Amino acid sequence: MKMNIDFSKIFPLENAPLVQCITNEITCESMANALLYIGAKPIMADDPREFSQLFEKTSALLLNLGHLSEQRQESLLAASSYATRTRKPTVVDLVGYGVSDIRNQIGVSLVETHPTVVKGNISELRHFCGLPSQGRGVDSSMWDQGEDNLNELIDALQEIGGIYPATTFLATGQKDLVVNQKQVIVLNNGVDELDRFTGTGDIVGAIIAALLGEGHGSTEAIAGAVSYFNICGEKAKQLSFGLADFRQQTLNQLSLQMSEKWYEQVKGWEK
Ligand SMILES: Nc1ncnc2c1ncn2[C@@H]1O[C@H](COP(=O)(O)OP(=O)(O)O)[C@@H](O)[C@H]1O
Ligand SMILES: Cc1ncsc1CCOP(=O)(O)O
Ligand SMILES: [Mg+2]
Repeated sequence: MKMNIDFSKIFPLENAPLVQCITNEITCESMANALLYIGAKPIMADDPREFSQLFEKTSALLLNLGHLSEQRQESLLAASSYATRTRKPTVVDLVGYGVSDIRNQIGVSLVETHPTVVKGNISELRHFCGLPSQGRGVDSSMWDQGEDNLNELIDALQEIGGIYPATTFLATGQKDLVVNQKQVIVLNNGVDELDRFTGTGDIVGAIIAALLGEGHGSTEAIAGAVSYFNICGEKAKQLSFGLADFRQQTLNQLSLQMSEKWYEQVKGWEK
């Protein structure tokens, strides 16, 4: 079935949404700049002492599990409870879920606050759903992405959707799964090279938060962010030579594609 989403309305951002990111040091700068490239505003702030004032100013919150420490755990959990109290649109990125018990415990604590969006790559979300997963660290495995495995994950996410009715789940990979209690959407843009530089999933999480902060619904924000980012990658592949060049070009396209008819290239369907 055709997706009931008007992708031509995703961009431009009219309100320069301010996105607070509590995230990892590895991709932090890429995320901040990616937000600026699409017309949003980033603030990477994780000191709970400023949350009461900061939350009055922000449009959305991104919580990224990537690089853990006791202090980061405190920041993530404090921000998560502020977001609940202030009903702040929130994206939780389960980076590396499955790697360790402590990471899993923190991830579950964040999901249990019923955030707007919970994302991860297919291997991370298979771990989260208790399914066998071949993920390596923070990277997905193609072994987890066959048709049967995708359908198995969709079923598991729909079941979990019953426990978290306010949350929409995104599992990214060669195909991307968007699942909540009411809908299952499969997205199919992008190129393999998007799995070959660090931060692609993190950047998608930041863009989703920006689109939520702009006022888009969760399904529109997710499908819009994933499709837009992946179409930037498709264009970058045509213009680049080598992975470092491809990374640069993908980021570059974030500011360019929105003035093109990118939305005519969106591939996906509602199951
Ligand atoms: N093989 C692929 N083909 C097309 N798009 C891909 C592929 N792998 C990843 N992507 C895209 O790259 C982005 C990051 O996905 P992924 O690599 O699964 O996340 P992470 O970086 O968190 O592991 C998503 O938008 C996803 O659709
Ligand atoms: C390499 C690495 N290690 C901890 S976080 C991180 C970046 C993960 O980024 P992404 O989830 O977008 O691949
Ligand atoms: Mg990731």
